Amino acid sequence: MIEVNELTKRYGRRTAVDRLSFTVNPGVVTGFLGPNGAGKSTTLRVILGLDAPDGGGTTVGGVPFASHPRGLRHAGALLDAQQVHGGRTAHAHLAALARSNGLPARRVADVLAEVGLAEAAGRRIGGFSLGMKQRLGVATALLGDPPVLLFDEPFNGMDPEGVLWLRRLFRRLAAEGRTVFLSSHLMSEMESTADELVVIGRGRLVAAEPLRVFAARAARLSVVVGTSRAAELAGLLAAAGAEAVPEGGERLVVTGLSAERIGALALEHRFPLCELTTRTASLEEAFMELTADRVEYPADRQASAGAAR
Ligand SMILES: Nc1ncnc2c1ncn2[C@@H]1O[C@H](COP(=O)(O)OP(=O)(O)OP(=O)(O)O)[C@@H](O)[C@H]1O
Repeated sequence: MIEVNELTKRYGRRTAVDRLSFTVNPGVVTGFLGPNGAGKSTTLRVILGLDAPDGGGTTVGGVPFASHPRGLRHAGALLDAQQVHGGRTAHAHLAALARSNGLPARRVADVLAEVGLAEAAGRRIGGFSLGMKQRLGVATALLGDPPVLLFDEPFNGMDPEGVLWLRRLFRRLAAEGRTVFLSSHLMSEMESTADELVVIGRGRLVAAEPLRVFAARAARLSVVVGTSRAAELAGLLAAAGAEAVPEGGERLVVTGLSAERIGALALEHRFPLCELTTRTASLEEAFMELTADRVEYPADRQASAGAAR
């Protein structure tokens, strides 16, 4: 189990992680989601003892990871797949790690086969594609056969076949009873992978719950209404208690009233309708909405800052 308790981490005056608390349990895949700069990598680095917290703390299996005597046998991680010595072969890289962590040399061939790099074992890492480097990073994480695994943006640079392979691997690792924690800034990557979600924005916790609970909350319905008299209809619907937001010139996106009720109101007041569609928010939309005020560099703020210049 991974526990993060009131964790705070600052870089100069910037607070990267702000009194963050959550738990990651074994036996399930937990997704760690947040927009760019939310503090995911910082949190993972502190969990792994690579960065010291300014407040609070983290434990892996009940003890701070840095003081754990089992090292790679206790927790394996993929943080930055590019951070490898390009001049070494994949085999030499893993063999050196196995030696320094007191792991049996045969683990090297095992994990290379596991990640599909057996044939590339003798090639220099410098010539690897990003996807191959990610696979090597996964092999490194698996080297000590650890009960706890952390992956920072593991789908980066993966082709569709690689994404599918990774998904299956994560699910299998969790089914074996391990703790599997993976970060991403894309909900779509988590949809078919994670059981649990920890969502953060600007270093703070936004949600920690099963993905299906998050999905149920996301299923808030809106109704798309098409009419040539959009502004007038918006007024009527607002008076009836709905929120009607214009979308293009002749469409409204309405929340707070059912399609049936909107249709009845339009008929009663003789509004011509050319569309009346119920729309379910996608998980990606729900995630963006939930973290909208927690995005560090939102596109619209950038655009208006550019326009002001
Ligand atoms: N070594 C550092 N020095 C200064 N600031 C840092 C450092 N590392 C991270 N930060 C800042 O801390 C905040 C959180 O960054 P972090 O990399 O943890 O976010 P993230 O959620 O992993 O983002 P991304 O999805 O873009 O990787 C950002 O504002 C970042 O600029």
